[in-house]
Amino acid sequence: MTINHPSFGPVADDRVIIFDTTLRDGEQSPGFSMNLEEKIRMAKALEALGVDVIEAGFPVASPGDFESVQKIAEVVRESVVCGLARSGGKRDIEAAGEAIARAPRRRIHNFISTSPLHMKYKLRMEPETVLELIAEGNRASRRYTDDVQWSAEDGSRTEPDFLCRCVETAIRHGATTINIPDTVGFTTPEELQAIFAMLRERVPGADGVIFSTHNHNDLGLGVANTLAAVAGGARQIECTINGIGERAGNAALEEIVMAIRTRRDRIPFVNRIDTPQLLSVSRLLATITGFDVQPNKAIVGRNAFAHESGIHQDGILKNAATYEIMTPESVGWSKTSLVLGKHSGRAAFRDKLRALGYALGDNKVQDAFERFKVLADQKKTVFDDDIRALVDDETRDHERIRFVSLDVRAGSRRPAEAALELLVDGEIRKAEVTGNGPVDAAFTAIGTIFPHEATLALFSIGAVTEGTDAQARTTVRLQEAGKMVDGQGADADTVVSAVRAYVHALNKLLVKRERGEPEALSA
Ligand SMILES: CC(=O)SCCNC(=O)CCNC(=O)[C@H](O)C(C)(C)COP(=O)(O)OP(=O)(O)OC[C@H]1O[C@@H](n2cnc3c(N)ncnc32)[C@H](O)[C@@H]1OP(=O)(O)O
Ligand SMILES: CC(C)C(=O)C(=O)O
Repeated sequence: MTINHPSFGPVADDRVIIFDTTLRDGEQSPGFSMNLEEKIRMAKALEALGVDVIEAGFPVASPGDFESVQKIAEVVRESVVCGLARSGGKRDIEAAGEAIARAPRRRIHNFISTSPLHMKYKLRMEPETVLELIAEGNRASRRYTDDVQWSAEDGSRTEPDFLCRCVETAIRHGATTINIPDTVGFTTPEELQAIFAMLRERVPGADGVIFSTHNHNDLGLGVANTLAAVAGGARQIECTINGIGERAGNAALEEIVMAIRTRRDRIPFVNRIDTPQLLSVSRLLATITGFDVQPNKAIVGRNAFAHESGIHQDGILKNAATYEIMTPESVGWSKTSLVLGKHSGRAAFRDKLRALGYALGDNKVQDAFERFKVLADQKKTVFDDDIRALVDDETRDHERIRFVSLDVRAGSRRPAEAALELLVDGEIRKAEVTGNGPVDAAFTAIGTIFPHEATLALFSIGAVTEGTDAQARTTVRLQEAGKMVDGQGADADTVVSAVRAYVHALNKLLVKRERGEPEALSA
């Protein structure tokens, strides 16, 4: 049946209202307080995202909270602006009413606990007193707006008959939305679905109001419980960006909205959220609060559309639907990301080479791939620059001398020892030498295997990327009879990188010699 709502008019049966409480319940997370300017930025972003109701704060809580709700009420034009109030608080409803007054569409949300535990120990009130405060709170709220929401705090742990009486009282005294929160994240999907179905069946007047669900994540069930509540008849979903909120947080807006969009076959409801904005709103909140979402966070975590394992990458390259149930663009990412690492295979490696502009034959790809696997075992993240350095190193055709292997022992107690293998004109040659430090030993080994007159004119080492596991990129300048050449090498091992650079320079010198090139100042 279509409900005629004071703020939304006729609400079709298949519509769910998205009520965002990032600025109220979300802000209650320790360390997540926002200042006025930040709250206004967030409120505007939520309105642009298509949120139906913005719970802007708890006006009686502090002058700052009052002011931010008041300012949000001045700037938000489309979404309903809502202020929270205790049903039995002395000044709560008045403060909420005054704070939201300038909003074209405004709501007061009053609440009181209804569970035996909360009534006895927290409120220290008899159930009959709670019923009276529900009536008073809703009547008082109606003096400020026709859009009144009432919540049964700890509703999911409330005795069913008493919950029915509370809801009936709230409706009778003017509530147009009835919220049954799972305040402590205790309920299960089946239980919550049954609570909503029970209330809609038993409470007089239930067919004229919107039922709302508000779920905390203490057992990680926030989103599952929310969807179950919708199946039980709830038509307003309370949620927060990035799932922030008291303790383990609230059900995350982006997860609920994408679950509904992706599984329309099972959850046949519509909402107004412009999903491609989800990522930017999530990032705005993270920037404002200083808390990033975890990498594996659904929808907005940096790994949500990133794949490192070869079998998945291969599948994605053949057809993205093999491992992605929604497109990255649909939630604001520019594209799927194939991250190269030790679990990657040839398909993704080839794809990366193509993207970096390399057109290599199969053998070259295979050689580079083998080196990449060794590097990936040593390094947490393999960046594009690592791949470039590695491929540039690997694809030097026509080289007479090629690096094969190096073992170095070095330290402060003994001279460094280097055991080097090079492939010279197709033949493996080896040398074991000592030196004054590992680089000296390694370079001496090169001279032992391939005697030459060139002298070292420059030797410099830098990091290809950041971090202690970054590849070293080395430049070696050799000088011989007025000819000067620069060689480059890259490797996770600094000494190997130096040897590669030396060998590269030596090869260039040999080419110059063969060509009989005149003396030059640089390579
Ligand atoms: C489940 C939720 O998320 S509810 C929202 C929770 N959010 C917040 O609490 C944030 C803002 N809160 C605040 O700034 C303060 O707690 C205030 C301003 C609301 C109240 O501050 P104080 O008057 O100092 O009370 P205090 O916070 O110590 O305790 C809460 C009081 O409210 C009472 N109370 C709680 N809910 C209700 C209610 N719905 N109706 C009437 N009284 C209530 C408690 O029983 C307690 O009363 P008591 O002081 O007589 O024992
Ligand atoms: C005020 C209510 C809706 C609440 O935040 C809760 O019960 O968790």
